[in-house]
Amino acid sequence: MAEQVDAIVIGGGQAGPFLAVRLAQAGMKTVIIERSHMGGTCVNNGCMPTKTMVASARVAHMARRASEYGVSVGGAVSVDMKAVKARKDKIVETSAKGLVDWIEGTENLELVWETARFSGPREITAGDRVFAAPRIFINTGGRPVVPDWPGLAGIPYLTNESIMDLDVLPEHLIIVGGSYIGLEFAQMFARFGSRVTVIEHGDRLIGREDPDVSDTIRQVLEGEGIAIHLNARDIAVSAMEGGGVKLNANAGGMSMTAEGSHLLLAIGRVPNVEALDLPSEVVTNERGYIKVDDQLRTSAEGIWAMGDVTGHGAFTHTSYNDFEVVAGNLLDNDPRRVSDRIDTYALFVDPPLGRVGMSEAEARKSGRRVLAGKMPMTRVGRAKEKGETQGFMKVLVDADSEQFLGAAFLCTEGDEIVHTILDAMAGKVPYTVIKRAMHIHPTVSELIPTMLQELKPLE
Ligand SMILES: Cc1cc2nc3c(=O)[nH]c(=O)nc-3n(C[C@H](O)[C@H](O)[C@H](O)COP(=O)(O)OP(=O)(O)OC[C@H]3O[C@@H](n4cnc5c(N)ncnc54)[C@H](O)[C@@H]3O)c2cc1C
Ligand SMILES: NC(=O)c1ccc[n+]([C@@H]2O[C@H](COP(=O)([O-])OP(=O)(O)OC[C@H]3O[C@@H](n4cnc5c(N)ncnc54)[C@H](O)[C@@H]3O)[C@@H](O)[C@H]2O)c1
Repeated sequence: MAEQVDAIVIGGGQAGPFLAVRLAQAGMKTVIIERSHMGGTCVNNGCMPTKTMVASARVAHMARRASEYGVSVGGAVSVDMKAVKARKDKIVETSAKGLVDWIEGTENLELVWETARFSGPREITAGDRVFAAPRIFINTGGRPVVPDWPGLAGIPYLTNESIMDLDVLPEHLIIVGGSYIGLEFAQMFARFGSRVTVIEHGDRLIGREDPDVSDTIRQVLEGEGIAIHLNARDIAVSAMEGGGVKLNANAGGMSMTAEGSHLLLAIGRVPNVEALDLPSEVVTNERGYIKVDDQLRTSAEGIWAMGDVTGHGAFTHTSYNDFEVVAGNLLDNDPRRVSDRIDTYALFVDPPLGRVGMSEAEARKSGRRVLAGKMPMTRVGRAKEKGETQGFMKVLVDADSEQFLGAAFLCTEGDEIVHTILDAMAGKVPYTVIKRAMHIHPTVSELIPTMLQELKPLE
């Protein structure tokens, strides 16, 4: 006999736990089912551990640059990977435990550690328990793509999950994929002291961004000694005698070989849907993502999906916003929509890239009359004072409505500064208001009004 409850949440990612607590607090008997680690990718092998390790890597980098600032650190800088991992593990474990404690301390809410699957249209089996509910919420996230390259099955390789267990410094880390995951790990491990090679299929790094962004990031990474191969095809891998991995490919029409101690796959992600045994009423697209409407309802009555498994967003803040959209509609009489949100994200290389709204390519394609402003960091006093003049700031404005269309801040503190434009866009504040605002001296943001005074039509 199925245990009858009011709501079932499948997956403890960045939407499920928060929704489960809200549903339980609203008086609904709720079950949340998680198969491995509470907090999902973000907490356990995504944002939080990577940004913790990025912080360690930046300290090593700045220590090596110490003499540029007139500071002596005495001797060569070295990195203790066991200590880096221990620091990361502590932060991750505290966060995951905090979530578990919060859930377990919430009345009306039960946490079940199992893999969940549909055993009926409104029925979920989790181990030896069966639950039935009129409302089911799927928050099962995604996992790394593992390709079928010749030789891969026979060799050890790393993903963003298994690299979290590494407590030694790779002598030479080969990374396939030059986008968000690949580039953050590339710079991090180069700064830890590894030799790093990035192999990317596209004709530039992080191909969703404008070419000036890709090119500047490439210059930064190459400047730190990272080897980059673009236009890679026909990858094949094999184990080397005595350990390590040999990778052969065609890169830009030339055959190439890289011999590394470790291989990291960072070529994209796929949704976790197979284990769910989804009922036929829940429609997925050709890539397996669960189709949802603007309020995150699936095609089946009483079943919602949130986070990466929907294919909308693929960031922690989009998954959390999905929770807010569902909670708003179900519990708060607030008709929030996914389409209300403005696209925004950051790439946490150093200097970081903060992005909001349209890229320059998208703005051109939109057919609007566009005004653009761009400022190299070599013109920004605060960047000079900090010794961090790599990168630029770029804004795009609709010439007719005077509304911001988008921005890219590839600069020191770019991941924070971008919120100036994001919040102006959220408030529908015309650029002319920000142009006249007095900003604090000396900050990077103080140059935003100056940049807005120098806008030119996009040619
Ligand atoms: C290396 C890396 C770095 C990242 N850095 C950032 C960043 O800096 N900023 C950012 O915004 N985003 C970042 N992301 C993306 C971010 O981690 C994800 O977008 C976010 O975690 C999505 O959360 P989610 O709620 O969809 O699901 P997930 O966090 O993926 O969680 C899904 C959960 O469901 C569980 N589950 C799956 N199937 C079942 C089942 N059948 N039964 C029970 N449980 C199940 C899983 O065990 C998992 O715990 C990063 C991702 C990676 C890989
Ligand atoms: N800072 C952040 O917010 C952050 C950080 C990491 C990850 N993420 C999330 O994780 C998602 C996945 O990131 P990702 O970098 O794995 O995927 P991605 O889809 O962004 O990029 C994959 C890259 O691998 C390349 N590629 C694909 N097949 C290849 C092949 N056979 N050989 C060589 N290159 C190949 C692609 O051209 C692309 O550049 C992102 O979309 C993002 O949402 C976010």
